[in-house]
Amino acid sequence: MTEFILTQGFGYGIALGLGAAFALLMMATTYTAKKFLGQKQDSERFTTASRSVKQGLISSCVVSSWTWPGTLLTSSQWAYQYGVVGSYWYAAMGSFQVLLFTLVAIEIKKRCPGIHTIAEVARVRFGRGGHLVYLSYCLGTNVIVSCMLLLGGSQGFSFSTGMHIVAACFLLPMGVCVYTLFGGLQATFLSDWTHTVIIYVIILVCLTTVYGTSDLIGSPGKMYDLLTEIAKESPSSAANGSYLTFDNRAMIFTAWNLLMGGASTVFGDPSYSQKAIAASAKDVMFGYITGGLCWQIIPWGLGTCTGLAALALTNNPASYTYPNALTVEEAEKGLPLVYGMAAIFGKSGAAAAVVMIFMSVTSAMSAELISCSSILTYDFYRSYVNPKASGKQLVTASHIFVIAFSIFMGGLAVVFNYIGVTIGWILNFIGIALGPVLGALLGMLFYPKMTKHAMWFGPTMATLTGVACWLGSCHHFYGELNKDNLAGNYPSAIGNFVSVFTSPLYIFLISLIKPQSFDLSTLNDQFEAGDDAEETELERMKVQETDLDQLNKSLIQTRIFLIIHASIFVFILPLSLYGSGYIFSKRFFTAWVVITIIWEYLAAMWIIIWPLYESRVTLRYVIMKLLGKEGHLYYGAGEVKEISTSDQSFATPSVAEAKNEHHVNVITDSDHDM
Ligand SMILES: NC(N)=O
Repeated sequence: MTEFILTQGFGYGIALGLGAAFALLMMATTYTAKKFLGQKQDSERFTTASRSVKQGLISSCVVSSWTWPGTLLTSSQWAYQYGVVGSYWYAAMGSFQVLLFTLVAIEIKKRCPGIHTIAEVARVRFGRGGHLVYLSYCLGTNVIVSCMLLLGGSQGFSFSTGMHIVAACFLLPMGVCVYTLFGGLQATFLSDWTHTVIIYVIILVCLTTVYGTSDLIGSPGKMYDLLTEIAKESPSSAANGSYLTFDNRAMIFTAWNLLMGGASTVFGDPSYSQKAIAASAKDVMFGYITGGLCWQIIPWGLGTCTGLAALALTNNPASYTYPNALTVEEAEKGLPLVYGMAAIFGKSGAAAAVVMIFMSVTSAMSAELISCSSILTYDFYRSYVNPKASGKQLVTASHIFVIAFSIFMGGLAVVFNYIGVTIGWILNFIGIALGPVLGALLGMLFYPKMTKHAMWFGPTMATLTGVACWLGSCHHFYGELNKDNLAGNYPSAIGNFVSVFTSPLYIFLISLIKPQSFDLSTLNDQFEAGDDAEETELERMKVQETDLDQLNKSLIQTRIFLIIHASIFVFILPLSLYGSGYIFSKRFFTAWVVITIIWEYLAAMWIIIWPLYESRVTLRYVIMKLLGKEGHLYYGAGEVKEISTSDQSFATPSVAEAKNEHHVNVITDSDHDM
């Protein structure tokens, strides 16, 4: 019988106990917001969080929805297999994708802040046919990403605790489903923050212990010596066998596949545009950029401590597999994360790893649930079933879709588990099948000449071309088409490349036949609010003149930032280290570790503290109310102010007095921002 590092009871305890605890916490938060801030769960709030979310919370949501179980498991696995270069490439490629999305997020705020889902733009620009094509890509991405989350989460639980995989597939999304039902997008934002905080705290403890206080390693110098020693006994696949080098060709291909495959998981996944819709216009750029930078250090830092620790301690009795190294199968299951933490902290380390996996699967899953339910509500139900749906009916439909999607995904993840599909396989496949959505999205938002025929045929032809090249190149390189060969580096790289790059080409060529001349500045006029929307919610659906200048500046600043970021992290640093065949010296490795730790601390501080600071007035107000004390909130010159009734200058003013005499607005129900 297989031995597991943790007990089944622990697995069920976390999935059920922690799931229920979070569901209760989020329901209590939603209730508190309703009671003390007067927030009612209208259709706009459920789907868009009333378009008022500030930058700190946007950052933490970007981090949380991009932190999958695969992020944690694969970055550690790559660090274990390839050394320092593994977690670096994972982090650099993933962050580049999500940072690039900032351009789309700003364009959404500039052109169409009134949308509820990104697919609504396709309906307005290309009619029903184009809408259905785009919708298929969005839903396909939703389903495959959710499958990856549940596969990664259920396998992480099952391999570490022996928990039955079917139970894990259904129990993991259950708590998420409950709080998403009660709190909508706003509850997912708040839960994202708590989940992300827990993940950062665990990584910080781990990094500090591995490189500072552990008796087994305790310093970058000792880690360096252990990695050098182990490379002599079982060399890496790098040209020189070292784990302290970037000179690894296989890793470049793997990173390329991650970049191309992941393109659709950001650009096609409606949950990322959902955050842009929810963000206030002035906060969108900073929220996404800081989110991307804070995410980058998660796989980088985690791999650098857990993956390298599992490898360095191979010959130490503290290693769970001592005296053996992890088998290839164990490494591919992502176990270097759990075993690396177990080697450093004992069973509590393995337990912390499973808690992190739980946090990553549930927080990213909540974003998928709400975005899929929004797509089905607005792009299917309101568009084609009940165009006159009231706000109440929209909320009911959203609830039904949240429940249905959770059950469907649990079932699909079970099927994928049984046919033996892995996260890595799906990640390759998703880029080839759905990568063309990138061209479709960019064309729809930035290219006024794009036609409906281009939307019908451009992405679909790109998918077919990509799949044909993937299968053809697999046959060419391996002679036989099977599951393992199809996941090979070369066919995957070719399939991904063709899918992603032929899509804009087809779209451009088809549009040339009879170009549209769509006036993008009129796009926003086409979107309708639910009939239960409040005045401030309606106001936020419009493009504000004052925001336009800011958004145009943001676009330029983002382009400059992206060029600098990609130049440093995707090209100059890794490729010069690759090209030179440099093996890290002890000093260089020490500097590498110090930079990693500093970055991790800064990211954690930003994600933990900034959302609290931004919402300090509302939080203090709610706490005072909970304690039974008096408190009043006012808006003043764009800023929320807290004013006590004993403050004579504002003593119990009427709304009109407050507005006229003090130039402030008494806060109304929907004015309470997060
Ligand atoms: N979200 C990713 N690519 O780990």
